[in-house]
Amino acid sequence: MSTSPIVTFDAATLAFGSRVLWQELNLQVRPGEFLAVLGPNGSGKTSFINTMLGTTALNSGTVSIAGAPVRRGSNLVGLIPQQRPFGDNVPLRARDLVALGVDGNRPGIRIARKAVHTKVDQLLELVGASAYADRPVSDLSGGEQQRLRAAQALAGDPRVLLCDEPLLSLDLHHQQAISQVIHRQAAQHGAAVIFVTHEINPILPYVDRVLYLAEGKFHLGSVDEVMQSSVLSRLYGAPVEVLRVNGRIVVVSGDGQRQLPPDGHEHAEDATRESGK
Ligand SMILES: Nc1ncnc2c1ncn2[C@@H]1O[C@H](COP(=O)(O)OP(=O)(O)OP(=O)(O)O)[C@@H](O)[C@H]1O
Repeated sequence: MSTSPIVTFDAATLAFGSRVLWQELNLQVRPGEFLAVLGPNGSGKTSFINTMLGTTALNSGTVSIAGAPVRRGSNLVGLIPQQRPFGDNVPLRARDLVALGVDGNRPGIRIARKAVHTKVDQLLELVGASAYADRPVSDLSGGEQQRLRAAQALAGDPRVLLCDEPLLSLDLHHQQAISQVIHRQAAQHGAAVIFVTHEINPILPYVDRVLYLAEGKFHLGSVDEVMQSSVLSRLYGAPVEVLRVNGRIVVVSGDGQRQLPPDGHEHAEDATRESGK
């Protein structure tokens, strides 16, 4: 496996108007590496992903994929997007959505129908979606739809897999299953995984490094280096306590009264997990 970085940020700064999301970020992500990106709402996690998709431009510095400047539509990059329910007017079955990932984004290359069918079946099985392969996507729950998005992103066998809160609306069992599938992509295919999440515990066994964004600052390092009371309190500019309980990371407010997600903030959407569309 090559040890050259597949993703390189060099002195990268992103701001919207006077609001700086991060500055002078130097980051190299290597093939097979699993990078978790944490931070409160609005800290710039999706924007960070967008810079690697070529849809958001840096204010200064550079980002490159496989040594070349980022460009839109690169088939080196796969995306599991942040969840938005499919509307009733999406006339696709679950398997059609996954098939788009297999042959839908390669202009000029048509893969034989049978080969597409076989690959789609494999992907559906991988993410635990075989049981609803022929149902319309608009009839599926948020968690079921999310598993299809994972299958679609994996279909192109990307070298960089960008995951924008892929565990949202999944129950615990499927959080673990999807995390494992994504990790396998890194371990077996040498893909770099960049995984935005508010839930670090399901991916703790797989994470190599954490990039934590908050208040226009960042901290990059191993889980043990970043998930510390002193580091998070400094990033937030307020007391935050990080505890380890039975191998899980628990973040509590400085007064010790409230448990927070690992990004230190509460989220209304946490209550909607696998609650349906
Ligand atoms: N194109 C844009 N123009 C102006 N401001 C933007 C733009 N895109 C994002 N922002 C702002 O930048 C900040 C970071 O947004 P972003 O979506 O990256 O945050 P996030 O960390 O992914 O948040 P969440 O956890 O809520 O998904 C937000 O305040 C957002 O309003």
